[in-house]
Amino acid sequence: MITMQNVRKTYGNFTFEISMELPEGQILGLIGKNGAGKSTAIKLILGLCRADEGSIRVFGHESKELPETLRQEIGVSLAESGFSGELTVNDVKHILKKMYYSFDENYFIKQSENLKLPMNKKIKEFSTGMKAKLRVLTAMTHHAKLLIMDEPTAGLDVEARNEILDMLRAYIAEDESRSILITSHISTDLESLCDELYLIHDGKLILHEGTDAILEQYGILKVSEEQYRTLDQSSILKVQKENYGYACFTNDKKFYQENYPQIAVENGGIDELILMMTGGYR
Ligand SMILES: Nc1ncnc2c1ncn2[C@@H]1O[C@H](COP(=O)(O)OP(=O)(O)OP(=O)(O)O)[C@@H](O)[C@H]1O
Repeated sequence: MITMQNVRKTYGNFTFEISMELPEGQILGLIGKNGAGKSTAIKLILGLCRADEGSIRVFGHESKELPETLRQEIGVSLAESGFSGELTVNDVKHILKKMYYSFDENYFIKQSENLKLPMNKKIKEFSTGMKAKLRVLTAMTHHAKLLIMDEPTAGLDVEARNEILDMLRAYIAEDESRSILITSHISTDLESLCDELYLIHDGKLILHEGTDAILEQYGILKVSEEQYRTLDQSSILKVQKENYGYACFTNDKKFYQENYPQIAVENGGIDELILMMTGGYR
């Protein structure tokens, strides 16, 4: 669905340099701290900015030269975009009908009802959660093969986040050839949704891993100075000095649980992954 090969984009002293791939039928999460380059990746894929080097292909075509018929197969929800606050959901429905050949009016109306989005109220009178739901809905109602979602759940409470995540899950379940690229700051959203995660730091890819593998195999060893000196470090990715000794981030916690039963091993979630991989030293 999407291939980025040796892509480079420079803004002043920030350089984005990444290769990544989103295969058909997958949900891929882009994670990283503020300013890591997540939105830059999305803008490059959508052809909203131009790469200095490398190739970006969407549905097998250079992203800048994507034919209109294939553009119609993409649904986008960008954080800073949206419809004018003066419009109503009913107005948005008419706009989408003109924009997309495959706009599904019945689905739009039904989902608006499910999401409790009033058809005739101006968007400027919507809550943050209602606006976010509308943004996600407008990306989905032409049954695109590829959804690109930049922070769709940012600023929402748990209930609204779950509604959006459920919509995305249902969307994929309806047609297994569909794919989603999503960025989020909220790790629990990504843990429960994504097949694969790409961790970006300062414009560079520092980890690409399956979500299940992260949850099952990654962990943090808490070791004293003495334990650290004799520890087999072949599966340690990052080490951080702590007041008790060292926190060691591993991608093979089972190895350490079996061979060092005296060492405390904690599960490594995605938050720990981001913190350790972008903050620890080694
Ligand atoms: N149009 C632009 N002109 C100059 N610099 C830019 C531009 N767009 C992005 N940048 C820079 O690129 C870097 C990455 O920004 P980007 O928005 O991709 O990060 P992000 O990971 O999406 O961050 P956040 O989570 O805060 O949205 C930042 O240093 C930003 O200042």
